[in-house]
This record gives sequence, structure tokens and C-alpha cells, in this order.
Amino acid sequence: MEKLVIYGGQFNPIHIGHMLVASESYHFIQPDEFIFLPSYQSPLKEHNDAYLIESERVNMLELAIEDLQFGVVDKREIDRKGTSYTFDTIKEFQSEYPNYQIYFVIGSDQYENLNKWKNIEELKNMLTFVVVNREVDTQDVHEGMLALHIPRIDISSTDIRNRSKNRQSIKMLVTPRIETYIKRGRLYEN
Ligand SMILES: Nc1ncnc2c1ncn2[C@@H]1O[C@H](COP(=O)(O)OP(=O)(O)OP(=O)(O)O)[C@@H](O)[C@H]1O
Ligand SMILES: O=C(O)c1ccc[n+]([C@@H]2O[C@H](COP(=O)([O-])O)[C@@H](O)[C@H]2O)c1
Repeated sequence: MEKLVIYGGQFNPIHIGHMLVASESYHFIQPDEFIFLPSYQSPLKEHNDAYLIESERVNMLELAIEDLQFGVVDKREIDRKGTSYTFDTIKEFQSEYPNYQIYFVIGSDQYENLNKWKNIEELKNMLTFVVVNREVDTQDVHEGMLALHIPRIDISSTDIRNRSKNRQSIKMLVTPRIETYIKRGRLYEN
């Protein structure tokens, strides 16, 4: 059976932590397709319009993909608008990729939240969660899920936005080209 890995998130912006998660899961699963799925509005996060610049988030994902040398961006959640429930999105992928085993990558924080996800029991039967340690050294998972341990990089998009706002360095926390993109566009500065 062919394999499809989906990595969803707000990616506001994509940082080195995300890129290591993507790279390690790509090399671990060795999928036929790897999709970055930027959400319009992640269900369990505050919606702050000032920070949700869809085209900029997608452009930065494209820059990251050029460096990673794998993956594509799928914009369906952005185009759909509203709350980006993974269940709704995976239903679509299931019919578009009928012969694929679907994997969905999440960090420890989302793993702890899984009981709050829409239709989670049904969703668990539709895909395999790949759970990556975030801000913890090891990660146990429920039966039927895969645990992937990676070197910890304890950074978040919130850190990058706060640093940009305070005119502090974001060097090495995002790639050089994304750093330039954020600075030139004065993203997150106010
Ligand atoms: N540094 C990291 N290490 C491991 N997993 C991460 C890391 N950063 C994000 N993730 C995971 O990537 C997915 C998408 O994260 P998201 O785009 O919301 O980033 P974030 O840094 O948590 O954002 P924000 O700070 O804006 O809330 C989530 O499943 C999250 O757990
Ligand atoms: O479907 C849900 O109920 C649900 C709840 C929380 C998060 N998600 C998805 O999980 C991914 C990571 O979410 P976040 O909030 O860390 O960006 C992203 O694709 C979200 O749409 C999905």
C-alpha cells in the first residue's frame, strides 16, 4: 500500500522545530507523498486576525520545502476557511487517495489534546497518528499510533512572533531565507 504523510499546523511561521519534525517523519515513514497542510484556523487555538496572513504563511512553507527538498503545500483548509477540523479534511483525502495509508504528524501538545478533537474515535480509524516528542524527551502513545523521537528543539511560532515584535534576532530559529522574508515584509512587527 502506498503511504501519504500529512503534517498539519498553523505554521505562523514555519520554524526549525517544524522542519526537523517534517524531515524526521519523512525519513522514518518514507512516504510516497508528503503534504504540508496549513490550517485556516486551528480548532483549539485563539484566532488572532493580525497574525493569520494566509499567503505569507504559504510562501514561507514553500521556501522551507525548497530547502527540505520534499513535500508539497495543500491549501484546501485555507480555501475552505472557518475552523479547520482534521476529520473534515481527511474525509476528502480518503476519497482522493483511496489506496493510501494516511499518516498524520502531531507533537506532544496536540497528542495531549486529542480527546478534544472532532470525531476523534472515527478519525483514529481513518489514519495513523505519528506523535513526535515536543518539550519532553520521550513520548508514549496509545495503541495503533507511532511514536517518533527526535532531538528536542523547544521553540514555537509564538516565540518567533514575539521576537520579531520586540526586534530581537530570529537567526537559526527559522531558515536564512525565511528570516529575510520576515524581516523584509516586517511580518509580526506590530
Ligand atoms: N518545536 C517543536 N517540536 C515538535 N513538534 C512541534 C514543534 N513545534 C510545533 N510542533 C508540532 O507541529 C504542529 C503544528 O504546530 P503549530 O504550527 O501550531 O506551531 P506552534 O509553534 O505550536 O505555534 P504557536 O506558537 O503559534 O501556537 C503541532 O502538531 C505541534 O505539536
Ligand atoms: O480536528 C480537530 O478537532 C483538531 C483539533 C486541534 C488540532 N487539529 C489539527 O492539528 C494540527 C496542529 O494543530 P495546531 O493547533 O498545533 O496548529 C492542525 O492541522 C489542526 O487543524 C485538529
